[in-house]
Amino acid sequence: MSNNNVQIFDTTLRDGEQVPGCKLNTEQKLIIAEQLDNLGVDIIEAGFPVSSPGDFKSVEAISKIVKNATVCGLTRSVENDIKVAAEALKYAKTPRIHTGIGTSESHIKFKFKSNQEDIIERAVKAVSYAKSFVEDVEFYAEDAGRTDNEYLARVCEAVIKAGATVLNIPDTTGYCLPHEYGAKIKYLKEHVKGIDKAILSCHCHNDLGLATANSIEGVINGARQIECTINGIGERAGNTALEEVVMILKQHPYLNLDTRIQTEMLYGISQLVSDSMGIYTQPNKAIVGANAFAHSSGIHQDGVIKNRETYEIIDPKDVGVTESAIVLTARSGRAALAYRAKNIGYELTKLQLDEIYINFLNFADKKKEVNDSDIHQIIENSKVYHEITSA
Ligand SMILES: CC(=O)SCCNC(=O)CCNC(=O)[C@H](O)C(C)(C)COP(=O)(O)OP(=O)(O)OC[C@H]1O[C@@H](n2cnc3c(N)ncnc32)[C@H](O)[C@@H]1OP(=O)(O)O
Ligand SMILES: CC(C)C(=O)C(=O)O
Repeated sequence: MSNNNVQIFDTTLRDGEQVPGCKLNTEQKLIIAEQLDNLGVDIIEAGFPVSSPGDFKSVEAISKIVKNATVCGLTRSVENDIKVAAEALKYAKTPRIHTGIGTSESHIKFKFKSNQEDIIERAVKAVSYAKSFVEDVEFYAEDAGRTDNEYLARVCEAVIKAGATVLNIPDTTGYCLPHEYGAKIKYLKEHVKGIDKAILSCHCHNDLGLATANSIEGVINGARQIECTINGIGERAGNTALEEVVMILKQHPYLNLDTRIQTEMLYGISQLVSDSMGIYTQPNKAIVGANAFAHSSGIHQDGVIKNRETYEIIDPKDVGVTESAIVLTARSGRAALAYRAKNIGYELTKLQLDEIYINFLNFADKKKEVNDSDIHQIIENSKVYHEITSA
């Protein structure tokens, strides 16, 4: 793996599956896992095996069918969780156990009623135990976003010594600002002994809408794995959206960071996840939303018709969207009307267009969105169209 490669760790089937209302059965999870593997994700977090017999079965079944990606199971720093995860992952070609514990003051005090030294001891014990089953052990310091950097560095150092191959630095509560999260990663790179033996990973939540920005700051500052989900789904306000971080790295080549993702599959897999989970994707969602490549105001439409790049920074085909849409509304101008009319076979002269445009605006004010059959009717009902065409 080159030093410029950012590993994509997909947690749609674990953190994404924690979404209230999510309805995914094992069959559907298998279809999604297969598509994630084809998409080129490096790691698929398939579930939390100890949590239920159904989740165990799903992780085991996914382990059997995934061909390329590492398959990962989540655990607490609890022996039985780790043992059960190892069992569920036993058919995976490359298994990973993801274990960890909360490290922030609030987690240590309120969740564990414990102290910092005891937490380090539990973390080390968990990593060592996981290591007795698999080579690849990822450690998460839950709520690292609100954990003091000096203590976090001590935790990281201890778990690297115990054999952790990946250090996950989650902003569990989505609290950090991008410069703070980036500085945290930089601090760990500079202060943790043995850090070169492990990969730093970003796992950012979206409570303040900053998950994507924080993950990007993380990789700019030295992390080389991003944990993310399709459509950004996940606990509460969700996780970093896979399609967003992948396209940011692709569209900003000067960052010199790349992924193995087949970006033309992004739209299809977004639809698959949304349909299978029964979780609707907002139309204005970056990259995969229904309006991400739709233009509905006249000035934009005129620009896009002249040259797509005036209002699009991504070629829709690069993410699997066939073409941009020119949506006709009362905010559209003549360029858009002429373009859509031409698409259905009407070459309008300037005079015809000016006349038909007036009728179009009156119609659009009432109906809001004007479709092909409306355009056809507006044109056919226009006196000037027939006069000029027959002249
Ligand atoms: C930030 C995240 O997304 S973490 C992943 C969240 N996902 C999930 O929680 C889904 C899977 N979880 C489950 O199925 C269940 O919560 C289980 C099986 C893990 C545990 O169930 P229960 O034994 O009934 O415990 P419950 O959920 O009520 O409480 C969690 C317990 O785990 C402890 N715990 C929480 N995190 C950790 C950890 N990383 N390491 C060790 N112990 C932990 C808590 O302190 C609490 O223990 P306590 O009862 O001694 O206070
Ligand atoms: C379990 C960890 C990785 C997590 O989901 C979080 O901290 O948000």
